This record gives sequence, structure tokens and C-alpha cells, in this order.
Amino acid sequence: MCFDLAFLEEKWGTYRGLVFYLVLLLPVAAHLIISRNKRQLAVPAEGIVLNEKENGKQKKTTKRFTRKNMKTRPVQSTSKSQNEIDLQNSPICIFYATLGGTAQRYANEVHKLLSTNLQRDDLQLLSLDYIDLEEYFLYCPENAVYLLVLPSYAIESSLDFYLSTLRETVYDFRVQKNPLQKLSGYAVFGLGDMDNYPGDMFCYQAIEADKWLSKLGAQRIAPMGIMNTQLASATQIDVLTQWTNSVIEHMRKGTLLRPMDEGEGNSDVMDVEDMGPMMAKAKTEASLPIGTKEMVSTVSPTYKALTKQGYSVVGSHSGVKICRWTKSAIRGRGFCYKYSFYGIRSHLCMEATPSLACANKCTFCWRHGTNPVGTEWRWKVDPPELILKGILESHYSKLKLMRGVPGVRQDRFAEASRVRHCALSLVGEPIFYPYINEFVGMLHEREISSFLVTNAQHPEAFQKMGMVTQLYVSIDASTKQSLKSVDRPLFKDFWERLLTCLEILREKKQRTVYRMTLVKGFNMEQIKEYTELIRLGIPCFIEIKGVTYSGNSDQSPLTMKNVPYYEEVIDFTKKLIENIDKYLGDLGVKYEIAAEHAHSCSLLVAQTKFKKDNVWYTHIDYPKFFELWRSKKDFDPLDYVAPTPDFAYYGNGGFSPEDVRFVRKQKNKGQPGTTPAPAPVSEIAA
Ligand SMILES: Cc1cc2nc3c(=O)[nH]c(=O)nc-3n(C[C@H](O)[C@H](O)[C@H](O)COP(=O)(O)O)c2cc1C
Ligand code: SF4
Repeated sequence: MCFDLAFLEEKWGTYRGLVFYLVLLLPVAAHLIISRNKRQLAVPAEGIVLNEKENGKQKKTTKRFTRKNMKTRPVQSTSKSQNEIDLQNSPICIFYATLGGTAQRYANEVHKLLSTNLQRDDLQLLSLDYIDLEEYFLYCPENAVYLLVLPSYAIESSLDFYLSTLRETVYDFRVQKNPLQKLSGYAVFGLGDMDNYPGDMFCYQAIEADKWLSKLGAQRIAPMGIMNTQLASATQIDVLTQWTNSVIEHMRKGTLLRPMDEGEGNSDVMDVEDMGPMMAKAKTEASLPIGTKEMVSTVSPTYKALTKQGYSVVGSHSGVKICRWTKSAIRGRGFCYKYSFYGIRSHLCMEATPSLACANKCTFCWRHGTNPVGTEWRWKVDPPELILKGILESHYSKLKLMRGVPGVRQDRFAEASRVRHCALSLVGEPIFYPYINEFVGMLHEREISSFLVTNAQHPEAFQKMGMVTQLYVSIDASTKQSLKSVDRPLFKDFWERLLTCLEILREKKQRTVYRMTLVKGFNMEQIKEYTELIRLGIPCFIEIKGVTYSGNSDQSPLTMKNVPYYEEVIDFTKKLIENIDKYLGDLGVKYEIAAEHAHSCSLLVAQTKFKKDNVWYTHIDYPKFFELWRSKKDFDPLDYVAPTPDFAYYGNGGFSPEDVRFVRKQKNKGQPGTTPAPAPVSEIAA
């Protein structure tokens, strides 16, 4: 016994510390175990839908879709009264993406059916191309219902951008988990061409969207609808109506769906609900690796739309188009504003781009939503030699068509057979093209001047951009908010990107220009803020131009009302100069109006260092530029200037005296964008 007590005392001395810890930890451990059990019990009770991972193992087999197996079967659902959707008050958004218009038509149909059925007139119909994706797919409206009508394309389209945005949000560790769980639910309707894109390719992008939405925490309220667009149109409408009715039904019941295990139930039939998890595994993403897709393939609707608008698509991502001023100059009917400002004769000028894609969806873009978009280059790259050869050939072959056109001046037609200037400002973003420096170098070697316009969204590429004859940055607005509404940028940090590019521009020892396109009601206010942007870049020149009205389009909110009168452009410009004098006096630079081109509603504001002895030197000595460029030594913008001709001075109109002004019937009289000059102009500003 004594021995036992002594033994226990000795052991107590050794282990008492440990015993104290255990006693202290016991209540904490008990609390953790109890609360974990509570959570597990709560899952089914709260109706949380299991996702495919939680739902168990998946077999690796891949089912192929055939017309035969396109049946649906009853969907497994979890009916929860607390999930009932408030059909009268929940915001309902119908999203679509389209290239050819079919998905838009079907989205319209869904909108109509739902509006009638629910007797509501506030359902939103939204193009995924023209919304702020963050606003809807990161910070979604509370209790909203999302319905998506989505086609699939084996080629590049803006859907790729949408899907990659969803994917990035899923994997973005800075984003709170399940950001879409605030939604009441969602359902996807996919359109695809099963005959030409069978198996894994059929409706693959709608299926992918369904997967990412689910991973973002949104819950399916109705089975995914799938339609083969090769079916008879009456059948297609039936399928769509059935799906819409099923959505309404599910919303009424407040059911939430859970994906089923692959292989569950009858293996002959395919449940639409199976598709999400199963097809998510499909090798669609892997089968279309980055760098192999063509930006604009010849079979794409984008290609069709661009060619219809007069563009020639060269290779897979470049474009060229004969400008209407080129045609005008060949007929002796006048040059564009670049003649009065810089001495560019329009019939010697080629308008092109090595990248039809860009990172914006500007309201005034001529492409009307057909453009490919992206924040990074993810396409096949064409070599610069191929692009240059292709654009020159296309340009010349289109010019040849003008040979027999009435009024063509033979001297100009002959001169036009050698391009002297290249305006890299057509559409898209030229500095997006990975070999832009090589491409510009090839232009200069052929003594073709380069005017390059960037929308300032790629600071790294901009930093690397070498010498061009004239370097532009588009300044489409002066505040973050207005830039967002005018340019509808894809980058979240679009404003910071612009500011960084302007700072880079200031350091460039080149002829630099801010291009400002004025859109009434969008970007003509906040003049003081523009001066702050001028402070950042201190450009040599500022081009100020009224927006060109490019016609009605669903994709653009602009109307003729947004096109400013020339007087309004002048007024804006004068106020801008007053503000520069007032706020930027410390910079030691002064700006004045140097030239105008009234019939395209354009003014040129220049730093007064381009004025000597009361003579402006805004024109360019092009041979001198090539000489300096070949010397490979540093040179200054003032090293290759030429005097501005009298006709271009502000107050003289800017119309070339060599040409004869063409007077069209007075249908433009009094319209904005035209001058109040005695003779009506041939067309609205270019
Ligand atoms: C160039 C092109 C590629 C297509 N690729 C696919 C595809 O990979 N998978 C598919 O299911 N359908 C594909 N389709 C079919 C379209 O998804 C279908 O025609 C859809 O209705 C197009 O909608 P939209 O007219 O709104 O652009 C493709 C169609 C075109 C024109
Ligand atoms: S400078 Fe521009 S607007 Fe003028 S002719 Fe060339 S492409 Fe056309």
C-alpha cells in the first residue's frame, strides 16, 4: 500500500500538467462535437441541394446524346416550402448570348411567356454581352431568379468570355464562397446543333454555364432544357414552351433540384438533370485549348457580320476595310480630317487592325456586338508577314473595284495603288496582337506611316510598344463611372489601367495624341476631370470629335440625339482649354485650337510648341520620319513636323481646296453632327 501511494505520488508529479490540460480541453471538444452533429442534422431539414461531389461517386463512362435518347424523365426534386419563390416580387432576369439571333429570339419568347403567365411587366431581358457581369454574377440581386438561354459555338465568341468569368470567380480565393446563393434559383436552356456538333460538343457551353452557376452557389429550380436547332421550327417552339412551363411550375412549387448520380435509374434515357454533372466532366475545355481557337473563323457569324459591314477578315484575327474617305478622295470629293490636321491624303491610307478583339464593348462601336472580346490573348496567332500581305492584297483588290465608278480621278486612282499610311484604328485593339512591334516595323520598312490607336487597357503591352509615327490613346470619358457606361470595359480595374497607360504615354518620346469622341449625354460633362487626365499624359495633341452615328442597334443605346452639333463640340473644346489654362498652369505647357475639319465635326488642339512665329506645325514630314526611324537614334516629335496649310486653320473649315465638295440632297439638314455651313455635307462625321 505504502509502495502504491509512493508510486502514485511519483506519477502524479510527472503527469499532473497533462491531466490539467485534458480537463480544460474536455468541454471545448464536447462543444465542437455537439455543434458538428447539429449542422449535419440541419442539412436536409434546410433543403440544401447536394452538389455533384457531395452526391457521391461518378462513373467515368460518357453518355452520347442521340436524337433517340433525348427524352426526359421525372426529375428528382426536394420540395421545401421555405424555398417557394415569390412569383409576384422576385426579380426575374432572362439572360441570353447570341451571334446569329436565334437565342435572342428564344429569350424573347421566354420573356413573353413568363410575363403573360405571371402577369408581370417588369421581367428583365438582358444580353450577356452588355451587362456588367460582376453586378449579376458576383453581387446578384437578392432572391432573383435567373433564366439563361444559351447557344454553343465551337468557335470564338463572347460566350467564352462569360464562361471564363464564371470559372475565374469560382476559383478566385478573394471571392466569398457561393456568391450566388442569394438567388432564389436558376435554370438554363441550351440551344445546339446536334447533327453537326454531336456528342461532347452538343450544347457544351450551356452545360458548362450550368455547372459554373451551380458551383457559384446558385440552385437549379428547373431541369436544364436542351434543344436541337436542327429540329422543325414548330417542334423547337414546343420544346421551348414546355421548358418555360416547367420553369413556371417549379417556381410555383418552390422545388429545388439536385443533380442525380450518373447511372441512376434507366440507363437508356438521359435526364436533363444528369447533364450538368456528367457533361461537366466532358473534355470540352480540354478539347479546345488556349491558342488553338481562331478568333474569327470563316464559319462564324462574326465573320459573316463583319464581311457584311464591308470588312475583309485577314487570317484569323486581322481586318481591313476601305474607308469612305478613301473612296471620297479617289473621286476628288474631299479628304478626311487627317489631311487637314496631319497631311494624310485619304486615298493613300489603309485602315486596318491586327486584332479584331478588344477588351471593351463601347457604346459607339461600329461592330454592333459582333466583336470578339477578351482580356487576354487566347487565340491562334498569325505571323505579321501573313497579316501585312493579306491586308494589302484585300485593300488593293477592293480599290480595283472602283476603277469604273463615275467620277473617279485617274491620277488619284493610280496613286492609290501604293499605300502610304496605315491607320491602326479600325476596330479592336492593335496592341493586343502579340507581334505588334514587328508588324509596325514592317510597315515602316515599306515607308508606310503608322497611326496607332489604343484604348489603354493593356499597360504592359503599351509599355513595350515601340516607335510609331503617331501614337493615340482613346479618352472616352473623364471619370470612372462615365468611362464604364461609355466603354463597358471587361477589366474590373479598367480605370487604373487607363491611368497607368496615360502615365506611360507621358514618358514616351513620341508624337502623342488623346482622341476624344464626344457622345452627348454620356461624356461631355465633367470638363475639369478631363484636365486631370491631360495632366497625367501631357499629349502633344488632343483630337476632339463628335461621335459618328452608326445606326440603330439593339446592342447600342445611342441615337441621333447623342450626336453633338459642331457648335457643341467647339464649345466643349473652348471650355477644355480654359480649364487647362486654369488648372494646369504649373506644367508649363499651353494648348490652343490649331486646326479643324468642320464637316466631320473635328477639332485639333495642340501644344503651342508646335507653333512657331505664328505658324502651326501640326503636319508630318513623312520622309523625314522614315529617315529618323532608320537611323535608330533617339528623336523628338518636333524633328519631323511640317507646316499646317491655311485651309486647315481653325476658322477656315478644313476642307481641302484641291477637292470639290459633294452636295448630297439636303436630307441631313439640321441634323446633329453636321456643320451649319452653307452647303450640306456629304455624310455625317467619319
Ligand atoms: C460557327 C458555329 C459553331 C457552332 N458550334 C456549336 C457547337 O459546338 N455545339 C452545338 O451544340 N452547337 C453549335 N452551333 C449551333 C448553335 O449553337 C445554334 O445554331 C444556335 O442556335 C445559335 O444561336 P444564335 O443564332 O443565337 O447565335 C454552332 C453554330 C455555328 C454557326
Ligand atoms: S485616315 Fe482614317 S478616315 Fe482618313 S482615309 Fe485613312 S482610314 Fe479613312
